[in-house]
Amino acid sequence: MSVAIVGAGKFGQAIARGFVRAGLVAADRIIASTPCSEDLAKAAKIGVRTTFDNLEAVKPSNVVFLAVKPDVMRTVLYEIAPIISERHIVVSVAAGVKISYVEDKLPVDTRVIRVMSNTPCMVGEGATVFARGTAAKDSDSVLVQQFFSTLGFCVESEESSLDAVTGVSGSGPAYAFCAIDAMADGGVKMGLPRDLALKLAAQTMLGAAKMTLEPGSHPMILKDNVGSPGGTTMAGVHKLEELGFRNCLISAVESTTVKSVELSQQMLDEDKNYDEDVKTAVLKI
Ligand SMILES: NC(=O)C1=CN([C@@H]2O[C@H](COP(=O)(O)OP(=O)(O)OC[C@H]3O[C@@H](n4cnc5c(N)ncnc54)[C@H](O)[C@@H]3O)[C@@H](O)[C@H]2O)C=CC1
Ligand SMILES: O=C(O)[C@@H]1CCC=N1
Repeated sequence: MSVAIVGAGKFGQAIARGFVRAGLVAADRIIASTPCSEDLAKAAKIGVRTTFDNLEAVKPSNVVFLAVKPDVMRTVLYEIAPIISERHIVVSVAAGVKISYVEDKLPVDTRVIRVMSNTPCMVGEGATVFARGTAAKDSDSVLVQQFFSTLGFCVESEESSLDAVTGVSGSGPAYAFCAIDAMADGGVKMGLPRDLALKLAAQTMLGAAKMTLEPGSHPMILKDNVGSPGGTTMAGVHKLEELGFRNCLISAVESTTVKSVELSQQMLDEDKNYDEDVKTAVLKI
């Protein structure tokens, strides 16, 4: 198996590092491309092969991960389309880019899978949901499941769920990092050294997440178990409620989901305008 990662930025590097770390693909079987020399140097440190040329990455590969930002997706798809064949599986990890958008720009019957994952893949604790395109086979789905299962939790779903998945787990690590940082700030405000406060905040999140993932657990029962009658915890939980903590998180997931839907629509609209501009230009000739 040979893997191309087109767009070796933060997320492209995260999955490359994850695949190598998990021993799923040897580093020299991965070739990562980006026009950014800084990103290319970071990818090279993982041990993977690197190139500025997307075609050089795609040509020898059979699994092609597209990890570019949505705004360059069209350019990249048109660039690689002439060399995509039945031997390739194209896996897009871009937020807000619909499967049909990718399929439209590649040869008919290209096997496409759309993934929404997250950066904790780097440490084997990713959360990934994927949906298959119209020509993708069961074996493609099994392969993608295998790839992302080595990087954490992974499940197949319908494409319609992926905007909400982006809201919860795609962008979710950012909310968790903000929470950890804020808890550490609180600790420092109350007199703890910064490094200890940060370690305590992160370890607490990790422990709470692990307990929540135990079979049969529910976060609100676990929360009840922390609060002793008349004790400290409920004073803190009361403050969280007073300041709208839960409301805040629900709204954050909602805003991210809405943004993902908007992004998909914006891409389809831009595509339509682009097609009309091309038609007009052709008519002028
Ligand atoms: N960062 C994250 O936590 C997650 C990101 N994603 C998705 O991954 C994709 C990449 O996001 P990031 O890694 O955060 O962005 P990034 O900006 O760090 O990486 C994008 C990379 O693509 C490169 N690039 C730009 N034009 C290119 C071209 N024509 N051909 C090849 N490479 C090109 C950039 O130079 C950069 O190296 C996005 O579509 C995003 O929605 C999905 C889930 C999580
Ligand atoms: O912010 C973004 O658009 C990407 C998608 C999910 C996480 N990062």
